[in-house]
Amino acid sequence: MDILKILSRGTKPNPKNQQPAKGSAATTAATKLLPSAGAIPHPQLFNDPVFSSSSSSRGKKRKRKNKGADKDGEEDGGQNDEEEDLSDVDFFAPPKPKNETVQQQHIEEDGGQEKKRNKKRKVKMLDEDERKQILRSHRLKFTLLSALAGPTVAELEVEVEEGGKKKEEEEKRSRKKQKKSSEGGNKEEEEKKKEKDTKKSSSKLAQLWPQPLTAFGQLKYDYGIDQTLADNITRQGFKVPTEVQMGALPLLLQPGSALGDKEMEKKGGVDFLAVAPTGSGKTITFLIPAIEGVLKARGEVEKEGEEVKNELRAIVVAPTRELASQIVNEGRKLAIETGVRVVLMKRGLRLQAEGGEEKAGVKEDSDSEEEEEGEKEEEQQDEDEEEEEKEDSDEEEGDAKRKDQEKKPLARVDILVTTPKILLNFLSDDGKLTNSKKTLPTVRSLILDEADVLLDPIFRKQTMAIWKSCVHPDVALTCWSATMASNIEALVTKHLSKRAKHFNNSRPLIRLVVGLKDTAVPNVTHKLIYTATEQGKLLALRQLLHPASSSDSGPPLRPPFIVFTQTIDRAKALHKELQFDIPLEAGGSARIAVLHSSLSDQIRTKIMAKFRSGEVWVLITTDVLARGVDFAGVNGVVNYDVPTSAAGYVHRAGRTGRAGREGGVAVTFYTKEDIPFVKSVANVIAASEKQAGKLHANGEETTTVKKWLLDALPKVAKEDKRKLKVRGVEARRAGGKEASITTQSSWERRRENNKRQAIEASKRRKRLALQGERQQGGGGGGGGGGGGKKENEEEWGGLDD
Ligand SMILES: Nc1ncnc2c1ncn2[C@@H]1O[C@H](COP(=O)(O)OP(=O)(O)OP(=O)(O)O)[C@@H](O)[C@H]1O
Repeated sequence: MDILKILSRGTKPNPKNQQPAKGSAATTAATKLLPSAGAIPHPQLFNDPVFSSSSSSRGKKRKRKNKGADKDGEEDGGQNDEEEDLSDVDFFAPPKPKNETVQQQHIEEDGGQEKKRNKKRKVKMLDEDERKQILRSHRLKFTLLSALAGPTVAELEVEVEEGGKKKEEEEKRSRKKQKKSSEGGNKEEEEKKKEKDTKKSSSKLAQLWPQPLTAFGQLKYDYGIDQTLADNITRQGFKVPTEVQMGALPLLLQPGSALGDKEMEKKGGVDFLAVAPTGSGKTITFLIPAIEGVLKARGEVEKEGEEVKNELRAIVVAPTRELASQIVNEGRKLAIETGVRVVLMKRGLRLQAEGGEEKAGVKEDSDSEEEEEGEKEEEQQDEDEEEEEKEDSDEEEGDAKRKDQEKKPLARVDILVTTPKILLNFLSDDGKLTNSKKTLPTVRSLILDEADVLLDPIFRKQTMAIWKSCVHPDVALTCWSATMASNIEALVTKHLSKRAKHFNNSRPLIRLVVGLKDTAVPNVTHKLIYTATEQGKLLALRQLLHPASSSDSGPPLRPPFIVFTQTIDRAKALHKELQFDIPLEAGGSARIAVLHSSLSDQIRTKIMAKFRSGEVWVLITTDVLARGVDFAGVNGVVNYDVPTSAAGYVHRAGRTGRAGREGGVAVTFYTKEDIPFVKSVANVIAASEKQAGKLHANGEETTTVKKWLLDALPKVAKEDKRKLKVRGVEARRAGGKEASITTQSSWERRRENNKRQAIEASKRRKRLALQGERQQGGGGGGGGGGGGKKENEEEWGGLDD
């Protein structure tokens, strides 16, 4: 069904913009390009031609290993290297002939027999020049933020930040000193000190060139991951790893091998920050090492001849329920038949914890209960889920209820996925941060998805409390997002250094940035539309819904798409306004839905399912769906209200163009109220288009934000940025002049409201009269006074509605 054609029906066709007939070559070509076409895309965003720095600077051609690698796959130490021109070589075609040989050889060795755990092979390190070329071509930049010892980056940043002022003062002082000491002894000493300091700083913030993953097959053959896990990855149908997967997987699975540094393995891995575009597959990038970590630990237990049990080893924290459930789904797909349990945190779920009232006795309970309960626990969990759905508020539980809870069996969990608050409720009994009693001693990996928002003041205390509850000295932290402000990086490094001091056990903190930091995904078309007023926005959105009447240029926005508003009230109002805009023959109001945080979990889940299945075409929502949620076939997003930060724009726009899909459109409306704030968004669009322009160097370069517009828009003051992030555009908040969304005049609205209230009052009167009749056995209609009282109550009730 061509949705666009149905939506355009009934509008006067504009010959210029008329859509091509269904099935015509143009339609097919246009729809083929859209994310909703369902084609499996090539997920890599960057693949620049890069030449070896050594070959260009030293006039040498890049050296490449001899294709005839020996049978054991051992390095030949570069002895048989041959020189060749690599200008047209695709380094990333998966897998390279050399690897193919190795893979084939392994398949033969296996004799087609499935092994539970692949034999760990020595990872074949590419030479540095080759690694650099691959990483540069895919725009992967690794930085060592804090080394095994010495100052943390937070300290270094202070040095750098303060450097400007301090440097001046120091220079003044040293000049004075120089004047005073004619011998110059001091000068020499100071210069030496300066040189030492600079060396120290630059060495701590060194760029790294770890081994990249060029094909998923390497996970099995080079990194020896579990056979079933490897099969589950293959089953997903992914052909090539995305950039973040190329960069992060080797480092998280075998940091020592990836970095060619055995010390790293001894230190128990790395702490890791990944900043990679939206839709670039970060979820499986953190789930694969988490699942592999569980399986590896089980392998060790088996070796010791002990019984293998589920043990909470990894926690994934995500800011919204929708995202958390999505991560659980992804995790379960990867964990099929591995025995690893990926579980969504629910109220009433009892985890392995220490401290509080449960103390260490929990573990003893767990052993015996687990044996007895076996599969029953799974059913219990399902019941808990149902119970939780019935409850409609997050209020404190009573003492009796809590005691009941403690009698419950421990949940069998290996990887827990949670929102911050619900886990904190478990850890502290009452959700209060000051009362965080329990700890989670078995956890070895804390994964923060959308880390910048989890460490933002909104969630910071909750996230920190969770981190604090992970008391094992080897807990590794990994942070993931498409955006990461430098203050968040500084916060992470500061707390890691505190923990390192506390546990006397520090690991290196490595940051990976894919592409240009804090920009929107390069394969999305951006449109910034000035609508002047709120009324203008409604008109513009209707034009997008019925594009045949649009005179707009550029690719049309075809459903399914998401519309973002600033507040829940505005989302509801917009939904009400638009619900009859889709013709009945196309499904009518069922095609438009609204989703926000004040709806129950059940309703939210239903709406998500309908949008995913294509039943709903237009989903109106707030920022609750701005981050992480993956709707592969979404053709576009509309920022009905301007996002409240640059990062907000990056994430909202990133709901389309997932996994390299082309044809996604991000439309942003702005009115005169937004002009003071829109520059941040315009800057992101300009930077993203610049990045995309470089990407398609020989294609058409179209820019949404012209230079004159960027120059004309006022710069947003720091304080205004902060306010906007917290409160949004003030005029659009509840009660604000511009808060309502409607095309009706105030007279029409009043009339409609009165009419609605009269109908409701009449219904209530009938209901009460019926009840009265039943109670009095049909006798007596009630006196005037009684009726009056009832009417008063009804009136009050009506207002309350
Ligand atoms: N190598 C791959 N090839 C093709 N598709 C992939 C690959 N890896 C992941 N995907 C798919 O890409 C989509 C986006 O992945 P994911 O949700 O993990 O992105 P993300 O980077 O977490 O995005 P966001 O920043 O918005 O949270 C998913 O549908 C996932 O199945």
